[in-house]
Formats: sequence, C-alpha cells, structure tokens
Amino acid sequence: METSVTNSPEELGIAAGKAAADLIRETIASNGKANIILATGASQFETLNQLIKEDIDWSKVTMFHLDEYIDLPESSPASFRKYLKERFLEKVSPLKAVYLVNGENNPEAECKRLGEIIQQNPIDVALVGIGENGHLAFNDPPADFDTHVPYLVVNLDEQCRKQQFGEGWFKSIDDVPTQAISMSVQQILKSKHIICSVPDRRKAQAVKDSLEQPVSNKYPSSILQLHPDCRFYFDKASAELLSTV
Ligand SMILES: N[C@@H]1[C@@H](O)[C@H](O)[C@@H](COP(=O)(O)O)O[C@@H]1O
Repeated sequence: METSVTNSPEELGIAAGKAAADLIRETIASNGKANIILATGASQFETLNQLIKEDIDWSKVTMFHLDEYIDLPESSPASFRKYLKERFLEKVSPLKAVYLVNGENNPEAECKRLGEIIQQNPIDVALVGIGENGHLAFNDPPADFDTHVPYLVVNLDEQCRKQQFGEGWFKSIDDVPTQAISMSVQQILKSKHIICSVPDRRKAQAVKDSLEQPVSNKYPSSILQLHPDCRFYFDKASAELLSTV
C-alpha cells in the first residue's frame, strides 16, 4: 500500500493520472495490450482529465466499467455511461474494446454477460474511488467480501443515495435509484495494480477508516489494505484525519 498526499484535487489528478498512464504503457510494452477498469463520480474528475492527455496507444486497451445504476437512462446527468462517454471515451482515440454496464434491461443477464467477458480479460490497472460511506464501487457496508461473481446487483443504502444526491447528480434524493450493478469486491482485488483517487474533505472519515481500521466489511474499502499494489492518492482535505501520513 502506497499513499500520496497532494496539495489540491488538481495535483492529485495529475499524479494519479500519470501513475495510471505509466502502468498502462508498461503493460502494453510487455503484453502488447492492457485491460483497465474505470470508475466514475467526482473523485475521478481530475484523474481522468490527466489520463486523456497522456500518450497511450488506446487501440491496445480494453476498458471495463465499475458500476452503474439500475433503471437510469443514459440521458440522465447521473448516468455513469454518459459520464464515461463524455469525460473519457469521446476524448481519446478508439479503444480496442469497451464494456460499459447497462442497468436498464435485465440486470442479472447484464451481470452474467460482463462477468463472462471480464473473466477472459484479467485486469492490469483499475482506477477506483472511495465513497463517503467507505463503499468500493457500489459495494456499500456491510459489503459482500465473499462472492466471487464478477458483477452483482446491489441495494444502495440511504447514506450512499444521500451522497450521490449531495454531489449534485440528482434533483432530489427520491430520484436516486435504490439498486445498481456493481463489480464485486473480489473482482476489483484481482486487478494487478489499483490506483485509488480520493479528493475532498467529505471523504476524510472514510479515508481514515479504510486505511486505519482493521479490514472489515463495515468499511468496504479497507480491503484494499490487502492488495499487493494499491496506490492511494489523497489531497490535503481527504487526508486530514489520517494519523499515519
Ligand atoms: N459508484 C461510484 C464509483 O464508481 C466511485 O468510484 C465511488 C466514489 O464515488 P464519488 O467519486 O462519487 O464520491 O463511488 C461512486 O458512487
């Protein structure tokens, strides 16, 4: 586990985006291709801003998507597919393959479809965030640390839905879906390298719990302590409560 604390979200994004880009380039150089996971949300704004500026042969990169709401149309400002198209896919040259999560039709079938594909494509680099409630992807506490299915349907807890409303993605809390498709915790942990970008004072308690509490599904992101190459990027505000950095 490596931690970097930067002065601002912008500096965080530059550091995390460059680190992700280096890992993607190294993987392409040794394997001829790279498989990546992208997350969404406010925590990824600056990291993706940097990643799209990097010199990467995207035609050798396959992208998987971490999570998406169930029954939220892509036209909604809160849609994660919309987010990834606007903030990443439309800004880089075409990728080798892109597997976005679609929660609109048959979520169980979508989990199965994506699960079969990701099992054939071991992940090299995963970009993730941490929620205010400590969630990893949409695995809210108490998270299922045991399931080995790659994607699952999850219920979103009140705190998670408030957080999504609080970030300004929805007009009211009632508009926030109650379910999502999420990559499982075990599938995320299979990634060879993990870049975890977490800016903002709102995340300070979750950051402290994730790094300083014993690993527990009460703090889903605490499981990242067990990963052999997880690099955390904080800004001063999100790292404010850490006693170890
Ligand atoms: N589902 C998203 C994830 O893709 C993200 O990595 C994490 C952090 O979120 P945010 O950046 O919105 O705080 O949880 C969100 O709710």
